[in-house]
Amino acid sequence: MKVLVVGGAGYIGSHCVRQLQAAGHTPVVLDNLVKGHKDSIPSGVTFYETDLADSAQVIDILKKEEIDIVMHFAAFIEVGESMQDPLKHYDNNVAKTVSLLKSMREAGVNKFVFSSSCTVLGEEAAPPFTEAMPLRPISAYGQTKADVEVILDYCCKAYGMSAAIFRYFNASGAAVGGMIGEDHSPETHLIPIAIQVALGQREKMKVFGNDYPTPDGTCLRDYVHVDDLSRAHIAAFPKLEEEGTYLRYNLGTGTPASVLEIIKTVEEVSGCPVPYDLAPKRDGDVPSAYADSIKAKTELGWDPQYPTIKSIIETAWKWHQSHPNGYDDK
Ligand SMILES: O=c1ccn([C@@H]2O[C@H](COP(=O)(O)OP(=O)(O)O[C@H]3O[C@H](CO)[C@@H](O)[C@H](O)[C@H]3O)[C@@H](O)[C@H]2O)c(=O)[nH]1
Repeated sequence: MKVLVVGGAGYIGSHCVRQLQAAGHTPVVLDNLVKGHKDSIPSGVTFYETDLADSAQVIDILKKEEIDIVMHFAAFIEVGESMQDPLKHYDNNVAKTVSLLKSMREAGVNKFVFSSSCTVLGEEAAPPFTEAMPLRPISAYGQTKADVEVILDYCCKAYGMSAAIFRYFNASGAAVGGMIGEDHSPETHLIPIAIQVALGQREKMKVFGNDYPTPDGTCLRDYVHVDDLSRAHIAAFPKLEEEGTYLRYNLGTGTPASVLEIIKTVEEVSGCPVPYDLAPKRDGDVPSAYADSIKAKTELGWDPQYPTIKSIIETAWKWHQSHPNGYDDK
């Protein structure tokens, strides 16, 4: 299949590009490089530095490259930012996605794979989260993902489009070769921050809250390897052959880890101390979020290759150790 990877120079998109190649598909990358890194694109892969809302260019690329499937990873993901500047998130995550879908219709491409998030579910949802739970996001970011899920449902019914939606839990880790990895600016994610402390780039880190109703009082999350996420997306391709297909899958290991467990595992893997201070709870954090991924396992034959948090952190450590300044270390 010829696959247009929108946001293919970002963290998850760039891993998916390599998994597509490994599975014998031909990825074409479209990225405006606002968040993505050009150096994450493998040599030999066709790359368009284009904004997904530039309809004339996108239609031209879809036609010229004879694209079969569009995978859409380009989104703003910071929950806090979405609450301070919701229109920025609605514009990038919803309006630009609508523009991309319109371009696809114009070019006659009707298969779509979309990155969603477990944040489309509400605070009242009790883990493990299933696909059947109602959409009740509590942030503008989560609402943008929920909105696109609903828009796609209508598009599949109205236009015979077929769509597979994947709700990620905590994407983490790095490709096994150590050439690409997680590099956000500014960094807010737990595993990269703990690794930066282990590397001595930060003196200490903060643990946001230790009186949650969890075994050690810190938040529980479901960390899932980025290559495992990518493989699930590709496993859905055959299902998109049927017009009007609309699928939603949770992707997580189903085994949660606490903030303190993550810090301990980073210490174990790196052999370096990770000192921390306790800090107040972070706005918008739910105590516990982990997946029921039975649907992806049974329907797609999804079989995560990194079932433990240690195996995931080992790959992240390798990337950060060899690229302490991310893609700035070429
Ligand atoms: O310095 C830090 C950073 C994080 N945490 C905690 O670690 C856990 C995980 O935090 P983080 O890595 O930021 O992930 P989430 O907040 O669970 O966010 C995930 O889910 C969000 C909504 O989908 C996405 O925006 C993020 O990219 C994705 O990682 C949370 O309990 C945080 O409070 C700390 O205690 N200290």
